[in-house]
Amino acid sequence: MEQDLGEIKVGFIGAGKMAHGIAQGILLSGKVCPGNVMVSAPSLNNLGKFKDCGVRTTHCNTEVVRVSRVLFLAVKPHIIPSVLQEVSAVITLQHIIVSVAAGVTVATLERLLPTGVMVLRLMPNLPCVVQEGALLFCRGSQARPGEAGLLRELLSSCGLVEEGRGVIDIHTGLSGSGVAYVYMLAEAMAEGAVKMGMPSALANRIAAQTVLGAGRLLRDSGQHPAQLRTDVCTPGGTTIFGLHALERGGLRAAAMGAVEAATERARELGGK
Ligand SMILES: NC(=O)C1=CN([C@@H]2O[C@H](COP(=O)(O)OP(=O)(O)OC[C@H]3O[C@@H](n4cnc5c(N)ncnc54)[C@H](O)[C@@H]3O)[C@@H](O)[C@H]2O)C=CC1
Ligand SMILES: O=C(O)[C@@H]1CCC=N1
Repeated sequence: MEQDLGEIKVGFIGAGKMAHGIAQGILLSGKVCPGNVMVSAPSLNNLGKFKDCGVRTTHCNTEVVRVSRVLFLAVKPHIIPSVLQEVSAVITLQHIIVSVAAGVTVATLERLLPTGVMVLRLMPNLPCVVQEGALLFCRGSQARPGEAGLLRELLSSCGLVEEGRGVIDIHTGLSGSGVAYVYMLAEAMAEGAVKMGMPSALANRIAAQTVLGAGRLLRDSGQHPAQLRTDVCTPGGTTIFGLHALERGGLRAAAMGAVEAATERARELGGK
């Protein structure tokens, strides 16, 4: 059910790539105006791009907490404890804390925050910035379905938003990090085209469109990837020769291993 976000105030501690991606998505939804968003970071470096979209900026983390109802923690995982130590005194039971830090568990966040504070853990990915993210969140012990609904509403223009229990580190390995695997594949395919004589800029444009088109068809058709792959293969044609080369190179095992390794790293970051 759609919630009225009214004059809800949204804050970000950390002004990096992920804060920017989520803030862009929230602003593009039109449900929150830029003047109701505030971002903090220690240096001016990253704040400029927020100022450019009318978002309020500060160097003071406690100021962001004071003016926000929903507070995104968008600093690197190892900074979370010191940031929470710094701002805990001004966090109230009205705040909704949303951490995007890889690996950092809800239990850790609840331990570092005052008792009873509502916490959600969110794992977004970089394509939020073009409203095509894949986001998954889970709720802490104090966050109710209402807070989950509010978060969904805020993120409604960031892309696909799912709620899941016990799978957020796996989602990190699959999708938070997975975006980079796709970029590596796109880069390697373009390099193959350059090797075969295509100009680099053209190869990169075509690789990007190939990834985009394949992804959209996969999502929008609802078909299994194996079915779509089969649809591209003419018997004795070009694709099966290309796929055979990928099989010889161990693409599937490498991709499965990448999701496994990144998931394990997320668990390790969370002390699990
Ligand atoms: N980059 C990505 O694709 C994704 C990142 N994440 C998570 O998002 C979080 C942020 O990552 P990025 O945006 O990539 O990092 P980033 O390095 O681009 O941004 C970090 C920001 O934190 C600020 N910062 C550092 N110390 C601070 C402090 N004491 N108080 C306030 N701000 C401080 C920095 O100035 C910078 O603006 C990480 O925890 C990461 O695990 C999650 C999903 C995807
Ligand atoms: O590499 C990382 O740790 C972060 C989390 C997922 C994507 N980037």
